[in-house]
This record gives sequence, structure tokens and C-alpha cells, in this order.
Amino acid sequence: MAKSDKRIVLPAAFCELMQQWMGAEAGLLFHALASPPTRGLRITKSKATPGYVPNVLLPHLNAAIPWAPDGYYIHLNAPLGKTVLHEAGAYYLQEPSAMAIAIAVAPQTGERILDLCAAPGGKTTYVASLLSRAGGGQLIANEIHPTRVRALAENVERVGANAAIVNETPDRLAETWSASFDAVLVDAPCSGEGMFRKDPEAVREWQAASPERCQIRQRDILKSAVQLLKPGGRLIYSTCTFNPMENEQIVAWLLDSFPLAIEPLPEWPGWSCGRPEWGSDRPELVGTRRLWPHLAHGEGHFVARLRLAEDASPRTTRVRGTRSAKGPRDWSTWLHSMVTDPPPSFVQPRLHKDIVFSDELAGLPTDGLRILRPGCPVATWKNGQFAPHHALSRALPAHAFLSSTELDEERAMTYLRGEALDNPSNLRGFVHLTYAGYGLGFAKGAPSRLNNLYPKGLRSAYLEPLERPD
Ligand SMILES: C[S@@+](CC[C@H](N)C(=O)[O-])C[C@H]1O[C@@H](n2cnc3c(N)ncnc32)[C@H](O)[C@@H]1O
Repeated sequence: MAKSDKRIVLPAAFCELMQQWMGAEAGLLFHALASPPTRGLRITKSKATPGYVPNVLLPHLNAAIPWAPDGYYIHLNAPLGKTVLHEAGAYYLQEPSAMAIAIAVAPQTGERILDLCAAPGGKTTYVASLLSRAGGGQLIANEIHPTRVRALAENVERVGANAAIVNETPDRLAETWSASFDAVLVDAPCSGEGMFRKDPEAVREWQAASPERCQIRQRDILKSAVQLLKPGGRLIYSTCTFNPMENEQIVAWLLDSFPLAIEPLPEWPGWSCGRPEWGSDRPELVGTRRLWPHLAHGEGHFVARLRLAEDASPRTTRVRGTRSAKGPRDWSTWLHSMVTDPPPSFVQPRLHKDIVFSDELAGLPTDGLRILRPGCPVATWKNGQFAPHHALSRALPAHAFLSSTELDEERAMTYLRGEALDNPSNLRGFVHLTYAGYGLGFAKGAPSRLNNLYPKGLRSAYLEPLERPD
């Protein structure tokens, strides 16, 4: 190991490799890797009003992140991971350079988008926000790892993103869903050199053989990703690593192997162009983007957007009969007694065991696939009775609920601890509770109290207040 600075000790083989690629500039990178990491958060639910920030959060935000309309830098030690607003899914703590990836996906109205390597969900949740803001579409988030897929589901539910969650290998998805997507995001497993500053484990795990090993896996995943694209569809490829083997070289290989063309990405402030000389001298590589921590405030990402030729002849999907979305009887009546203007995927749901899910897999065959959630869990259905699922409280804006009440921070904390609340307005039935306009969960109105329906597994006694006493 070479001692490069007093904070982290960079692997000697990493330093040699980067010196070979970058020459004297490598010193600037190593110097930047010796300084503290950047930290960011992204407002998640600015669907109707981009740029909206809850007032209580304002004192905790630093500058806006120039490439991400919903992103802000925050202080390294800002205690923002355990607040009512965080629990309510009002923001997602996300490394600043990672925010550019969903922007590169550029979701359009009505598109069907697949995030192939999605856990823990940073990019999925941003793509979901942008797709919803564009007018809605279909989003499917896949994660191969059986434990990580649960963290993905929790984050998707916390921020109220509308997505199906799948736990599959890319090749099985390609087999079943060939030529089905307008856009596929591959945020690939990589050697993680852009994580060095914020995660000492990333430094410990890095080995001289990591870039080559990762490159092989990335090619495998990308072969399936290309197969999943409709003709004319977009492939977005990203990593959080610096070495060209997993970046420019992968994109050069994609251009050589498939009828794909690079779509140049915007010139985000501080970002650099990919380097053609690192990828078989393909001049188009200037259309890819890199964030270097010695040139911009972020930890480091590479991203490329490629478009599949319109006349690409895809292997067609074996359609084994798409399951028709069938909900229980009286569903529509119950749903309209809870919310106004439910999205179409809620009106034609899927019933799976005792849960009614919005159908985010409409039009796709699902037989034989490991589906964790076909969409948002909207309600439970037991003994012929519906009850709202907690996830519904996050999935729609507060104004959509027919019975909704706003809590102050103290009452919100009481609710998130799992305690009953007083009921001064004598509310009855299922009541949607909000804080700063963000859905927290449901309660059930009784004569003198609001009974707490916040799921036991989510209850938390250790939340930090954000509001300052006057
Ligand atoms: C960089 S992480 C994804 C981060 C995520 N996109 C986010 O923004 O939160 C890469 C993911 O790929 C998954 N992965 C690992 N090997 C894979 C493989 N062979 N095929 C597909 N995904 C894989 C990992 O479990 C990991 O969750």
C-alpha cells in the first residue's frame, strides 16, 4: 500500500494504474482523494413544483448542485438521516455526482423504463420523480441480490416512488422481456474507486484485478441490457469508478458489438468529457461524461447514453400470456372513497396474496420471474374488507386524499414512535397524516383518539428535530 495522504491510504496498484492513464494529472486526483468527501440530498417529491424545498430544511442546505435541479450540498456532519422529513421520504441522501445519472436517463411521458442494477435505489427514486413529473410511465427496478432488493423496496416505499420491484438476473429478464423498454439504466457493479473518500471499505475491497474482473461482469450485464431495449431505445451506462477499463473501454466495446450510437450528454457544470484516447480512439466518446473529484464537487461517476438503431432486429419475447390486471370486486368504489383521481395503474390493480398492488408490469409477461412487488402496495384485502396499505400514504400527494390532516413536528414524532394521537377534530375512518405536506402514514379515527397504523417495523424512537423553537 502506498501512503498518499493522511486520510486514506490508496492502494499502490490503483495509484500506478491511474498514473499510467493520467500522467501528471493523477497527482491532482490523489490530492483530491485526500480531502473530505462531498455530501448531498435530493428533494424527492417536487412533482408539481420543481425547486420547492420545505421551509424547515432550508437552514440545513448549502449550495444547489448545478447539474441536479432537486439536489443540494449538505454539511458533512449534518444530522439529516433521522428526521421526520427523512422518514416521510421528503428527501433522499445521495452523493452529488450520482444525481446526474437519472438526468441522463431523461424520462419521457409514457415510457417504460428498466433500472437493471437498482439497489439501494438512489437512481431509481430519482428516475421515478422525473418520470412522474414528465406525466408518468412505467418503471421497473431490478436487483439481483436477495437482501439488497429489500433495501430497494424500503427506499422506493419511503419516498413513494411508483415502481415494480424485481429480483432477477439480467439474462433471465432479457429472455422474458426482450425488446420491451424505451430506456434501460445499467448502473453497473464496478470497482468503486469513486467511493474511496466516503467508504473505507471500498479502499479495502479494491484489488489490482478488480477493474478487469468488473469489466467482464459489466459486458455480461450489458449484453442483456441491449436485448431488453426496443429498437430506438436508450441505454444509459454508469459507474462510480475512474479507470477507463470500466468506462470508455466498455463504451467502445458496446459501439463495436451492437448497433448503438452515443447520444452526447449535456455539458453539466464541472463535468468533463470522456476521453477518446482511452477507448480505441472513438471520437464520439467526447459525448460521454465524467465527474472527477479534482475538477468538481462530487465523488466521481462516469455516464454514457447510447441509442439502439431503429432498424435493429431484436429477438422477440416469448409472450407466455400477460396476466390481465384483475382486482377484487368493489375495488373502484373503495379506492374512490379514499382518494381523488387515482392513477390508471391503481384503478386496474393486481391482487397478490392479501395485497392489492398498482400494476406497473402491465403488458409484460411475468410467469416464472421473481417479482417482489408488481407495483405500489395500495391496500390489504382481508375478509372481504379493504384497508389502506402504508405505501399508499406516500405514493400520492396529500391533496389526493379525501381525509387528511397535517401534524406539527412534535405530533409527527409521536406518530412515528407508534403512539396514538389525540383527535380534536373527531375524525373517523382512515385518516391520511402529513407533516410539512408530506404523507407520513394512516391512522384510524376513534371517538377520542387517532389509532396509530404506522407499521411496527418502521417505528422509530430516535428522531432528531429539525424545527427550531422560536
Ligand atoms: C452500483 S450498485 C447500484 C446502485 C444503485 N443504482 C443506486 O443508485 O442506489 C450495483 C448493483 O448491481 C448489483 N449486481 C451485482 N452483480 C450483478 C450482476 N451480475 N448482474 C446484475 N446486477 C448485479 C449489485 O448487487 C448492486 O446492487
